[in-house]
Amino acid sequence: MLKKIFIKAEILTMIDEQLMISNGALGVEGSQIIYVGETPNQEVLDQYDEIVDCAGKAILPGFINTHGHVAMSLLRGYADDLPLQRWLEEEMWPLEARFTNIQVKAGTSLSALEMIKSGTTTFLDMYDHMDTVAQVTTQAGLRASLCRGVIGFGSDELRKHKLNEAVSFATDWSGAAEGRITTMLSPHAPYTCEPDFIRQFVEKAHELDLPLHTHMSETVKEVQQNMDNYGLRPVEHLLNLGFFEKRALVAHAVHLTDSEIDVLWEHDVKIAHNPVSNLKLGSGIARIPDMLRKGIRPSLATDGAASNNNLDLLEEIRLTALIHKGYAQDPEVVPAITALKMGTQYGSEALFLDDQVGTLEVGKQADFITMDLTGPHMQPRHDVISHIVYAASRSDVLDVYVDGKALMRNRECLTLDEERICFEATQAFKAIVK
Ligand SMILES: CSC[C@H]1O[C@@H](n2cnc3c(O)ncnc32)[C@H](O)[C@@H]1O
Ligand SMILES: [Zn+2]
Repeated sequence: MLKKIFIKAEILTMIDEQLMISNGALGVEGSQIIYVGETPNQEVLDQYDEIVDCAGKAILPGFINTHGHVAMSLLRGYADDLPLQRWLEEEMWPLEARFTNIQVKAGTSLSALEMIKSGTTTFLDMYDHMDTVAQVTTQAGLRASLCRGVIGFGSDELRKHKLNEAVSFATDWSGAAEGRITTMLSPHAPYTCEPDFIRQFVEKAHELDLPLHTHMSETVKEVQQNMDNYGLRPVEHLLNLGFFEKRALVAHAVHLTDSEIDVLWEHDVKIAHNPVSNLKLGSGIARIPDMLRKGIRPSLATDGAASNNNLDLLEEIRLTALIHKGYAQDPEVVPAITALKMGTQYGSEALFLDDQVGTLEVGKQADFITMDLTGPHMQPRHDVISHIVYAASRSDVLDVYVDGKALMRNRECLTLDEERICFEATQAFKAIVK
């Protein structure tokens, strides 16, 4: 028999495409939501095994972080204040070349802990040593879309080996961790993978019915380089390679023309907007208001903690609600509710998981968080969505559930050993830096 939990709180639900907060309750059976609504009578309540009283808390869908490199938390603060290409070529790639499973396990565990503590229930990771990332994800209890990111430099033989590794990983781990792990295929970027190589990823993705993921149009320099090398801007380049024919998610999409936005819309390409990372690397500000006007539903992401420097999705939600208003000199362009949807519902669409998570609805997986509404910064409580977006911080996240299983209760992480993970992260970093 599956355990039935009933949670009473202020609850954030979808009503006619609108996120609404109301006083209510969430019923969970096993890993699924079986009830959303008003508190039922005692007879119904008696059928539940556990009643959790969350008075003074809001329940909302867990945050969904749609692009990152979780093991890079090990390099947090290591090389700040550099532009993308110098940061990658002179600082990140030389150090990442020293990463073994030890560093990836330590960095991924550190990030899993940080994500749980800040309310993220699903994340995407593009990296190397992905078996280790998948093992840590399983242990942490998180949901993830995982892909072996491939940089196509080196010999034909090396490229072939990396593509095979990416495919094996994607097929071996798809549906693992009781369905919490899904996979994608991911050439790193058009500037690190030649067209023929990208085409091989596209063919494999179509053959295996897997989504594709890549970095695209992050900097002006990269767009110019693409024009110099191939005579095309990145969107048309990837379009010609068949990248957008089926399911595709691109990270960044900062530098787009009007017609490129049209192409992405026409092909239903999903976008991972990384506002903090784009600001920190001086890459620019993506045209989110124009995308929203067109009907694109961009999701939110942190990128790796080395270019952010944290994995706090609530910060991305808040910044998204603020920066585009300032840049457009128009406070109506990204309302609070839209920013919150970008961090939850649109995130589930970007990872092709919207039939499972992203909103609190009967039949979906029970991935949800609770947030404390009792602090002074959350009063008076007349607009909870406004408070969550503009006033709350990650330490207001109290409980985190994935598949109906508690990963954190009252800020205590139940699946990971916080002290050990912080200690091991420092040790693993010291082992690769002289
Ligand atoms: C091949 S694994 C992923 C690869 O991506 C690098 N990376 C981290 N942040 C960014 C970014 O903003 N743009 C492009 N590439 C990035 C990371 O260092 C790994 O090598
Ligand atoms: Zn990235």
